[in-house]
Amino acid sequence: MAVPALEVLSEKRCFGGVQGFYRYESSACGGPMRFGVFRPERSGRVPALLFLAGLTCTEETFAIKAGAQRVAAELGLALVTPDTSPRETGIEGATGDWEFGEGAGFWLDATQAPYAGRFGMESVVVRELPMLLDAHFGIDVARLGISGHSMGGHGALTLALRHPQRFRSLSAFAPIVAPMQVPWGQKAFPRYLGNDETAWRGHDATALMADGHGFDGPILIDQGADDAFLAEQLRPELFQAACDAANQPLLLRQHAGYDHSYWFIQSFIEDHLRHHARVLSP
Ligand SMILES: N[C@@H](CCC(=O)N[C@@H](CS)C(=O)NCC(=O)O)C(=O)O
Repeated sequence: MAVPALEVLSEKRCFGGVQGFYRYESSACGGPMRFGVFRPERSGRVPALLFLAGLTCTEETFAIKAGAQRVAAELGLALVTPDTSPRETGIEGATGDWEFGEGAGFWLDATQAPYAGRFGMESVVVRELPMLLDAHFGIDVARLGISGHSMGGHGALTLALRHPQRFRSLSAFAPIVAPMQVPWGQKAFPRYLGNDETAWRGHDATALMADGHGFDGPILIDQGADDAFLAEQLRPELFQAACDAANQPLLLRQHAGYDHSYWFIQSFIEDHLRHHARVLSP
């Protein structure tokens, strides 16, 4: 498959490297998709951490709010931030609800009309972005890690468990770990995947772990104990139990006083960058 052409939206010098935003024609999403890349100043190919953002976020949110570039520059780690869905799809029902549709692509390839063919975020992350990173950014796509926040934490966990050969390191902030069991997933999955719950299991980190899809390496999860979504939507204890049963190494840290925001992410991002760098550039 041909590598898509790249349109540069902006590029700015940052900690000796470049923070850029880009657009390309996505075949998985049947239209334009945007993403950000922080490329540290290093000679030769560099490893990259893909960071998947949460509901209502864009390719800019992590780049602007997480404060990750200084340490990524020090570690020689690129940062890649895809948008959370295609935009201006014109699909009825895909706008106007912050929990579903545009801004809420749930990091899967929709199989149901009218979303199939437009909401192909899994293919964006595992197929299209690696091609672009390899061809246009000097990134070593044999050394990719993945992380994310909330809906993006769900994406990081499920995509790493579904594609263990693609991602070598894994972490998450306040992830949705069991979408089949919580309102956010129960709203999105029937619309994107249909009513057959067996199709949902392949996109639920807790179910994947229970079904034998482990990760070859330790998983790091940070969770704010004062996160307003913790008890109803996130429920990390469900994933912890599945990991314990599967003998999957998981470090789940609960932090008193922290909520769901990027103030929380900003406080612990350095630990995640070092967790990934230990595997990606030892
Ligand atoms: N819009 C929602 C909140 C959505 C939300 O908290 N989104 C999280 C991801 S699930 C986020 O990171 N928002 C962007 C930000 O905090 O800058 C509300 O009003 O309750």
